[in-house]
Amino acid sequence: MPSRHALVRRPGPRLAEGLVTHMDRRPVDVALALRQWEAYVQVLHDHGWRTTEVAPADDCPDAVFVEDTMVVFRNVALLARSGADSRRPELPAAREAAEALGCSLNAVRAPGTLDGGDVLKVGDTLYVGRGCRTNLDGVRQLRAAFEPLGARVIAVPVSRVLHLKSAVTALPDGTVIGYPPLVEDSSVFPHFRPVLEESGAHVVLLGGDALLMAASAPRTAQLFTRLGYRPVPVDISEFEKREGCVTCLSVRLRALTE
Ligand SMILES: NC(=O)NCCC[C@H](N)C(=O)O
Repeated sequence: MPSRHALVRRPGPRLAEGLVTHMDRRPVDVALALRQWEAYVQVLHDHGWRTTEVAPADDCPDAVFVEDTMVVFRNVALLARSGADSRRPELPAAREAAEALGCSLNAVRAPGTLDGGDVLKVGDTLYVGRGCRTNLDGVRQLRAAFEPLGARVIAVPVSRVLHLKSAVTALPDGTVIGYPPLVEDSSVFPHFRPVLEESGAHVVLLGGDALLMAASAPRTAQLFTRLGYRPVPVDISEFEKREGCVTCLSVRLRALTE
């Protein structure tokens, strides 16, 4: 049975200084962000997930976006090496947390760069965004780490958004969902369904038919309800202002032996 264990990292006091690339900088309410993060973690718990908190990295404004620190396939964690220098000090504590959970570790090395948010898993297929945070050598190292374990790695160009998973994620049946203006080439995905809102493209599979998604995508939530899913909306407005989405606030470990 798949495990339901997630790594999370609470937002730090410098969240407002977090990077923005494809949007204007708007003020962030750090106290509200903490409450939103707690509500997000509560939703995971309510759906049977255990969580481990990665030690805070309060000097790193973007540390809450813990998904970017690694890619986990089966029980192997590939520690990322962000294309953004300011995010690299987030790594050591994330590494310790993955190790403490019994993951086998590997790491992207220079000159490779890779952010976890660029890797979308659909079954044994890993789509990897080749964009501003993940370079060709990062893609090569992802392939070298996981193809021997049975993964198939497919590189996808990303230029309109920060990460591949800012543009697309996948429903439980493997259908890739995306907001068309932000998807460069939907033909790489065997099954693609357009959604109506940018943040509607981001789902965390909670198990069964439950989909954690941003409260900012109500029309897409209605679409998913019509498809037989159960959307669980969370308000992550303060993280969205720093280009975060529901996926990047956790690393889901579905193949741990517990
Ligand atoms: N996986 C993700 O979508 N991560 C969001 C990271 C946002 C952060 N402000 C950054 O630019 O790195």
